[in-house]
Amino acid sequence: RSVGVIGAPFSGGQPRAGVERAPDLIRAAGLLTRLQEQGYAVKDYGNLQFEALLDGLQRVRSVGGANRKLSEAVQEVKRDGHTCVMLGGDHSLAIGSVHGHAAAVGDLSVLWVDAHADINTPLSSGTGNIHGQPMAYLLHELRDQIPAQPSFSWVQPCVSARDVVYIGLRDVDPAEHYLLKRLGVKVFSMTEVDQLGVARVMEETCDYLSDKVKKPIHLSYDVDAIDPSVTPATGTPVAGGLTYREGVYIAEHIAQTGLLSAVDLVEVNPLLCGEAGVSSTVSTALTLLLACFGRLRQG
Ligand SMILES: N[C@](CCCC[B-](O)(O)O)(CCN1CCCCC1)C(=O)O
Ligand SMILES: [Mn+2]
Ligand SMILES: [Mn+2]
Repeated sequence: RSVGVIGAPFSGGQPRAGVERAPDLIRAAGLLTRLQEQGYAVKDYGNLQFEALLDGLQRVRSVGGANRKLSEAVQEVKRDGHTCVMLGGDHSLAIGSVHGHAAAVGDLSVLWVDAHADINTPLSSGTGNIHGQPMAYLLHELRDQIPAQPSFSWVQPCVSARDVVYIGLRDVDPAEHYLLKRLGVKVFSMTEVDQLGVARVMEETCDYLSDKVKKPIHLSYDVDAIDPSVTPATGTPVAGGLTYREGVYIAEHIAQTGLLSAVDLVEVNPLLCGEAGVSSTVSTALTLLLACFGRLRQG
């Protein structure tokens, strides 16, 4: 039972500065010590050093370069035998995190917990922000929808649509909805969370993911999946999110599968609200991560 922590202080997938500060804030909240107290050997691989962000049309080059570095770092953590924790940074970092994880372990399942589907292609995105596109780069089924871009030639799609489950969706763009339907991706939007309850959602998620062969799980947790009343310090807040308890339950349930192989915790931005909101967001992020590694509310 060992964990490797990578800090990825990168904001280039979206326009709001501040998200690059989150790795050190989450460490300062006690992540490493608390994981050790939970019985894990913990190795901190430190923060990746990224080049200065390029602007405008060159931005894609920054995102490609950052994710290439991240992919190599995640591969190293997995080769060293740890469960990988990637502290973002914005969600474009899932490109490198999932790519590197798959390069190390082969076929994997992806559980994407998020208010958003993050499956816009470069051509369907209304904003051009790459934090809304990572899933499109990762899916085999969308490889012909991704035009060649500078610093992205290293990215090979590595996930099959049937191995993806979404939980928490409540702000999905029309093009994204079309792609999710066409690819038949398993989605538990907030409607399903309301209808079924989080326990049934997790039961169905785990049945669905282990229906064929049990694969290592990559959990990509966007803090904006949680309701903004709990986690306001984030770039694209959307009302009607997961409660603190639902968010923790999801992590507790994934922990008990014993299949968690890598987790991303992204989109915490401390510059977007006051001190109380930052503190609530960071402590919730910490609690979600500790729940991923076996912390139970029952003690
Ligand atoms: N789908 C959006 C939001 C992406 C959020 C990224 B995440 O999940 O990592 O935080 C655009 C959202 N949409 C834009 C038009 C107005 C309504 C919201 C996009 O920019 O692609
Ligand atoms: Mn989101
Ligand atoms: Mn996201």
